[in-house]
Amino acid sequence: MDSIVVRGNGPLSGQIPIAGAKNACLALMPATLLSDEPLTLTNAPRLSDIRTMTELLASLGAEVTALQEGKVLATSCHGEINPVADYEIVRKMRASNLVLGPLLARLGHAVVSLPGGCAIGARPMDIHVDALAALGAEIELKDGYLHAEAKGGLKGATHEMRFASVGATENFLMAASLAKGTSVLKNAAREPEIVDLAKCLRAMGAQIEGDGTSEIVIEGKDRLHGATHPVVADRIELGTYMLAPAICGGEVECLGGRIDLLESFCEKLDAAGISVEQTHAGLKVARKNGRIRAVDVTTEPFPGFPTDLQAQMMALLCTAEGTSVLEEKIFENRFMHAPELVRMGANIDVHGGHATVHGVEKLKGAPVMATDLRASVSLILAGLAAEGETVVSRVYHLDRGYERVEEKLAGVGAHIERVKAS
Ligand SMILES: CC(=O)N[C@H]1[C@@H](OP(=O)(O)OP(=O)(O)OC[C@H]2O[C@@H](n3ccc(=O)[nH]c3=O)[C@H](O)[C@@H]2O)O[C@H](CO)[C@@H](O)[C@@H]1O
Ligand SMILES: C=C(OP(=O)(O)O)C(=O)O
Repeated sequence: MDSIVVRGNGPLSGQIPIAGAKNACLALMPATLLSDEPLTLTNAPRLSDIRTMTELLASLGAEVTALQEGKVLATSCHGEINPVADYEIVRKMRASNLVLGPLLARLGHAVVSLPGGCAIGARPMDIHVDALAALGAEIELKDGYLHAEAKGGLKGATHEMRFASVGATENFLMAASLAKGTSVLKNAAREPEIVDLAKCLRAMGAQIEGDGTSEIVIEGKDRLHGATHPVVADRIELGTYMLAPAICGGEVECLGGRIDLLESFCEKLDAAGISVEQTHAGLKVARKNGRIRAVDVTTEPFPGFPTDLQAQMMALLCTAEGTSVLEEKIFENRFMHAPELVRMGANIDVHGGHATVHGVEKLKGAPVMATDLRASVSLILAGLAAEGETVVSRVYHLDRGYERVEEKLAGVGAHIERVKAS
């Protein structure tokens, strides 16, 4: 298994290109199941999660071309479709559940393995099931698989979700796009990745209004056609790289970055003493002299502070002046990076959904272990702020969501390298 070696850094300077969003692309790719014409996604990121979705779609009968220079991913589903998403692939990645809605809409039936829990929480599927049941699907769990059937096809309906689940909103949007009649989703998730999916579905001929708000109206169509769609910038990769100059000092411009993707995060950076400026090319982030100021952070659905940036923000706050409280409200087990940061000299107490971070002057390099995707990158960021060498092992988690992380950070002057497993 590869590891990443980071040495404590001085100021960074330069530009970092931001890739297309993993979480948008993972929802956009299953949309290919809704049409027999090709769907071309430009600006698709090169990540192991995208390869897993490619494998899953191929197992269902879609053709997915390899990523090309220029980052194009073309998918097509014109032949026979296999309705069964097998456990062996689904277990590798939670987002595999995003084929449930499209398969059901296109075929009237689907058998999709339950993804199971993951390190950050139990992550059940009840909200997805309720949303698709509202469109007329009968869904039961047998042998670890969700067996879904819509006799006579899906029918438009009004449904209110008990929580604004991102994945359930995406499954509902795709399913309702091919249902008969009008559907209204209340308490819908508002994340930029939902807006991106709705944009792509509209380009495929779907009629959708209200995406980006908590009420989405979808007029079902008999068929959707092919389209070409550029994947939105990855706001989590963006926020992660914005934290690099915040931690090390200096000035870095994140190319393709937009403040509207990360407003609540930018407000917290401002409160911590980091300046963020929207430029023509992206977001320029600079840290002035002096220590970071402590800030409290609560994770919430968009437009709140993203849970996917909580670990990275904790890495910043470890060396802040004063005490910060981070509250995690989305996932029940998302502080696994805290004990690893403590190994580097951080002072953190975790109680249930709260982590209290007492800022220390300096972190010290140590061997640490990545437990999940965002935890991995938080340890790399902490390593940039530490004296000496930090070795982050188990970086396969990192490769799920960050392409060329060591190249991108080294490009702005970070002391970082990947050590390949022998
Ligand atoms: C591929 C992808 O886009 N992943 C993102 C997506 O995950 P995902 O779509 O899985 O996240 P959800 O919004 O569905 O989950 C949020 C919360 O709702 C709970 N829940 C969800 C569905 C359900 O049927 N029942 C239920 O109880 C989950 O356990 C979790 O506690 O949004 C999360 C929240 O912003 C992000 O952290 C993930 O990076
Ligand atoms: C939790 C994440 O992803 P997933 O939903 O695919 O597990 C993430 O991207 O931080």
